[in-house]
Amino acid sequence: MVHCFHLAGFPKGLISCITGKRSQIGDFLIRHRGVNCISFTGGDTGNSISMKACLIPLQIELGGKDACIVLEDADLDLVASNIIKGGFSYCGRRGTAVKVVLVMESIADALVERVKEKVAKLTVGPPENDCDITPVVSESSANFIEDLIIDAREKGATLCQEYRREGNLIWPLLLDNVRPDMRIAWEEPFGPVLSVIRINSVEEGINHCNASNFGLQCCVFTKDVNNAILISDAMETATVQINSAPARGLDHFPFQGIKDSGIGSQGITNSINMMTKEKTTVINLPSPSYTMG
Ligand SMILES: NC(=O)C1=CN([C@@H]2O[C@H](COP(=O)(O)OP(=O)(O)OC[C@H]3O[C@@H](n4cnc5c(N)ncnc54)[C@H](OP(=O)(O)O)[C@@H]3O)[C@@H](O)[C@H]2O)C=CC1
Ligand SMILES: O=C(O)[C@H](O)COP(=O)(O)O
Repeated sequence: MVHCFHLAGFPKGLISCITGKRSQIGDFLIRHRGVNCISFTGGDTGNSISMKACLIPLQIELGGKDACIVLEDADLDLVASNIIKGGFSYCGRRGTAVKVVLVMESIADALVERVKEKVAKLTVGPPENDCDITPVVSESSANFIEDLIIDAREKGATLCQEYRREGNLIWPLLLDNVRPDMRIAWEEPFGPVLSVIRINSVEEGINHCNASNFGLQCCVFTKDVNNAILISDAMETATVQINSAPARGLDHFPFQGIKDSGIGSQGITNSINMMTKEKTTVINLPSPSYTMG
């Protein structure tokens, strides 16, 4: 990454990349007096960083439980493609991944069938084989995902595929008939597991999203753009995508989370502003040169 900056003409020594554990360098750096600004991406570790950083300007992008609200007039082929892209690309390990689908009951069967057909085509295996679904990052992450699946299964969720795991490799799984009493309705698996909650009104979908402690992004699928804007206004997420999966987007777009999803905003302008401190010089002339009053 640093090499790319050098190729782009940045002087050597201006940008450094240091890797290491939180206990070795992370906590040292965020408390160091020479640090003027912190930008962090991660999960709920952001809370402790925020407390340790004290008065250092902070921009953090944290977890999300991005919802996909599907209304009766939606184009179901478009929705199914976006659910696959949004829920399973990078193995579901994106802050902005679709993590719960809230679909109107009357079209839920048709949508679930379309998504199941696409899930069956995802390739599973090692990254060297360029598979769609690859092992999650650690055993603890795989165990966490498995716990969410077991909890949902015990409470009555429908597993649309057979649950399969080998080491840290978890096969893609769609969980239908998820209900609010299941952990997976609220927690982010950060893996290839996607929940479907069937709803009977738009309000039910909006209320579920707004009850989440996260507020990163969500998406709404409908052909009625007026309705989409009304729903967008009601959503307590920092970004709402209409008829497309959540995504960071182009870099001149603002990118941010509210509630437990972050502080501040990224994007070219916002990042430059955040990393810039204003300085004021006031010249006091021997005689006042302005009109009083
Ligand atoms: N909003 C967004 O744009 C995005 C959000 N995410 C979110 O990130 C989470 C998953 O990512 P993951 O990396 O596993 O997140 P974690 O919060 O689990 O990991 C955080 C990482 O940050 C390190 N860390 C913790 N404290 C410090 C510190 N003081 N200084 C420097 N590094 C520190 C940790 O190091 P150590 O291992 O040594 O403890 C660890 O490697 C999910 O919740 C996901 O939604 C992911 C991508 C984008
Ligand atoms: O991992 C993430 O969520 C990224 O920060 C957002 O980027 P993406 O939506 O372009 O993947």
